Amino acid sequence: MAGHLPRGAMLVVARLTRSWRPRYARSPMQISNFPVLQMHKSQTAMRASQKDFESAVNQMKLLTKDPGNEMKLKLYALYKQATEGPCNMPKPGMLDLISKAKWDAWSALGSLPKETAKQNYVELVSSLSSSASSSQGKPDADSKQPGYETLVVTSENGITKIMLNRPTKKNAITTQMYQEIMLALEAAAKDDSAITVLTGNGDYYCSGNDLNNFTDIPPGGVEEKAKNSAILLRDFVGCFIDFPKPLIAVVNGPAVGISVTLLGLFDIVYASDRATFHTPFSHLGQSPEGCSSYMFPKIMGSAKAAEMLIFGKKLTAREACAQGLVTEVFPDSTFQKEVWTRLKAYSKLPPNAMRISKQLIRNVEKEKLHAINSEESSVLQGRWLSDECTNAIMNFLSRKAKL
Ligand SMILES: CCCC/C=C/CC(=O)SCCNC(=O)CCNC(=O)[C@H](O)C(C)(C)COP(=O)(O)OP(=O)(O)OC[C@H]1O[C@@H](n2cnc3c(N)ncnc32)[C@H](O)[C@@H]1OP(=O)(O)O
Repeated sequence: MAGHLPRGAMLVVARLTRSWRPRYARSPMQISNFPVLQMHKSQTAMRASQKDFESAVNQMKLLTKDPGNEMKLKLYALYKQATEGPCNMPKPGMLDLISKAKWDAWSALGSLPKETAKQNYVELVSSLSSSASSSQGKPDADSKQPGYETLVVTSENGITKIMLNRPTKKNAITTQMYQEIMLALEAAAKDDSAITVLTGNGDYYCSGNDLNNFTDIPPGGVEEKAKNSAILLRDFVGCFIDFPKPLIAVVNGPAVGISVTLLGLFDIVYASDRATFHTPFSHLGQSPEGCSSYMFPKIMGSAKAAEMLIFGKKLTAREACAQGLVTEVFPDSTFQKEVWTRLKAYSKLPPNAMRISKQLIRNVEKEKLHAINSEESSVLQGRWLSDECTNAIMNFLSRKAKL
C-alpha cells in the first residue's frame, strides 16, 4: 500500500503508528486497492454476527505486533463503514495528512453495505490473528504445507501445528476436515517434528461436528449415511489413539462436542481462560464418542463425567483444569506467547525419549481404547437414525436452538 499513499501521508501515518493501539487506523485509496475487499465482494453468502464483529474488535486490542499502516487504514475504514455506514464527513484539509488519509480510506469504501464491511473486518482480523500466532514461536509462511483446504498445517522448529481453519463456522468439522485431519496426523507421525499441536483459528477452538454433515445423504439413504459416519468416526478417533508422538491441544477458545471428548486422548491440553468445554450429546439425541465414555470417568471421576457427558454441563477452563481435563490455563492476553514459549522448549527435548515415554503410557490400554471407540461409534450409528437426533439437528439447522 505504500505505493497508494501520498508520501507525506505515509510519513505522518508512520508517526501515528508509534502511539498506535487499535483506535483503528485511518485512510485513502480506492476499493480496487484492497484485494481483500474485492475477494469478499463475491462472498456475499457469508455473514458475520454482531458477536463475531465485537469479538474481532476485542481481538485487535490484544494484537501485540503492529500490523503496519496499510492494514491499519483498511481496518479503520472497515470499522467506520461497519459502525457508521458510508463516509459523509467533510474532506479534511490538504495539510491535515492523517485525517485526510483516514477520510480517503473510508470514502474509498463507497456504499459498501455495513454487513459486508463487518464480515470483511472479521475476516481481516482473523487473518491477522492467525499470522500473529504463527509468528509466536510458530512456523513462518514458507513452512505451510500445501494440499489442505480446511486446515493450516505448518512444521518448524520441531513442532508440527495443525490448525483448524474455518473461523467463520467456529471451526466446525466437516467430512472433508475429518479426512484432512487424519492425513495431517498421519504425516505428522512420520515427519521429523518432536511434538504435534492441534489448535483453532479465530475465536473458537472448535464447535464440534459440523451438523450440516448430516444433510448430505447418499443414494443408500440415511442408513448408509449413519454407517459411513460411524466408520469415519471410528477411523478418525483411531488416529488419535494410535498417534505415536506427544500430542498437544492448544485450546484457544470455546470447544464443543467431539473437540472436547478427544482431549482425553491428548498428552497435554493448554487452554486460554476464554475457553469453555461442553458436550451437548443428550441435547442432540446423541451419545459420547472419542473414548470419552471411558476416559472422562477415568480423568475426572464418574460423577463429574456424568454431568458433562449426560447432562451437557459446560465447564470453564478453570473448572476443566480442576477436573484434570486441562493441563494448565493461561490468561487469554498472553496465551499464545506463553504456550508457544513452553512448547518450543519441549520440542527441544530428545524426540525418541518423548516418543518412547508416550508409547509406554498409551500402550497399556491401546486395545481397550480401540474397543471402546468401536462400541461408541456403533452406538452413535443407531443414535443418528433416531427421532431425537433428527429433530435436534433439524432444530439447529433451522436456527431454533443454540447448544
Ligand atoms: C462423523 C463424525 C461425527 C462425530 C460426532 C460428533 C458429535 C459432536 O461434535 S456434537 C456437537 C456438535 N456441535 C454443536 O452442536 C454446536 C452447534 N453450534 C452452536 O451451538 C453455535 O453455533 C455455537 C454455540 C458453537 C456458536 O454460537 P454463536 O452464536 O457464537 O455463533 P453462530 O452464529 O451460531 O455460528 C457462526 C456460524 O458457524 C456455524 N456453526 C457453528 N457451529 C456449527 C456446527 N457445529 N455445525 C454447523 N455449523 C456450525 C453457524 O451455523 C453459523 O453459520 P452461519 O454464519 O452460516 O449462520
